[in-house]
Amino acid sequence: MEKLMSIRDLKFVPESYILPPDSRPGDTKIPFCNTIHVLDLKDPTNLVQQIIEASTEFGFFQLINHGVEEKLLQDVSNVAKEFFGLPAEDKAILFSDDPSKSCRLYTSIDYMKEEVHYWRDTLRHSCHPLEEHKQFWPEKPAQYRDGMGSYSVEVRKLSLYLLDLICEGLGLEPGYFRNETDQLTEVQFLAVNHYPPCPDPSLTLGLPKHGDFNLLTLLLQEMDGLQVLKDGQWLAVEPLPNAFVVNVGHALQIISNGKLRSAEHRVVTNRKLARTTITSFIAPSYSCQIEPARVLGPPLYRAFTYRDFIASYITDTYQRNPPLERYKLQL
Ligand SMILES: O=C(O)CCC(=O)C(=O)O
Ligand SMILES: [Fe+2]
Repeated sequence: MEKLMSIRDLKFVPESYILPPDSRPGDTKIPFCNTIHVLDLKDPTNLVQQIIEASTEFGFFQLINHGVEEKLLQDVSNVAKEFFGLPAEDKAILFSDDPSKSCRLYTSIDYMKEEVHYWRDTLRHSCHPLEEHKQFWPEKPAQYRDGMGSYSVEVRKLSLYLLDLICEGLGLEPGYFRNETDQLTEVQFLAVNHYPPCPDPSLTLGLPKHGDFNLLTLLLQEMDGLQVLKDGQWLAVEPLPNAFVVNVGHALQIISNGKLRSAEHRVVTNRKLARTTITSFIAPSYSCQIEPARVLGPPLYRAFTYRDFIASYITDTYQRNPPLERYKLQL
């Protein structure tokens, strides 16, 4: 608990947060990338094609006019910031080292096991179905449960709509991602991330280079810090007012038989300002079988259960192995 960044207010970078030289972001300023597609959900012209193009090329796109009310976005951003501003004793109630908890506050990624720590705290909780999980969410700030509850429902609806468009664009049978029996989208969780100001952003990261292991991720950000890796170059994702940053996860890369890209990304820290983001992850249930859609040609990956994938993802990440490599088939 005493390791939470949001209660420490560090004026220097402790040794255990300094990355090895080859993973440090350094001092080079990375400009905003103006080629990451900004898609307007109200403009149906070539929308499906554009989503597929963006997801193939970058694995990332931004979404505007998505139908989630601006007021709700502002309310949840505020409540997220208020949560991290609460006194330590309020946060202590939710702090836990046990990753199986439905709702928990923790710092970095796996503080006890990792060699270097990351400059972030996260409140992570399951969301779907809402009534099963909401009772475990923070009681403070008072608006947290209702605000995040409405937000998670809206973001889930939007994510499933995007998956329908992706389904159409890939030429899969309608409802491929909604088929209740194969549980591809059964799980949703939110991560509320807080990256406090860091005295030397050149030495640290808020999150290291990683790909998301789920199906589809929607991120709400008000401030810069997110960078995407493309062709060996880091590209900075510009915060656009009230937009969502959408990215393809590993499970969707596999289902699309490698057509859509689960791009690696990272978070850099800021010297002066704290950054708070809200990420919604749509994911399969643990028992769900993940495999390339049959209509997408000879499979490039073998089938596996999502539970096995999460276990191997964690091992591979610690050993710095690309997590999809072991599932590739030799053609
Ligand atoms: O906070 C961000 O900008 C990105 C968070 C992220 O990549 C994640 O939670 O997987
Ligand atoms: Fe991520």
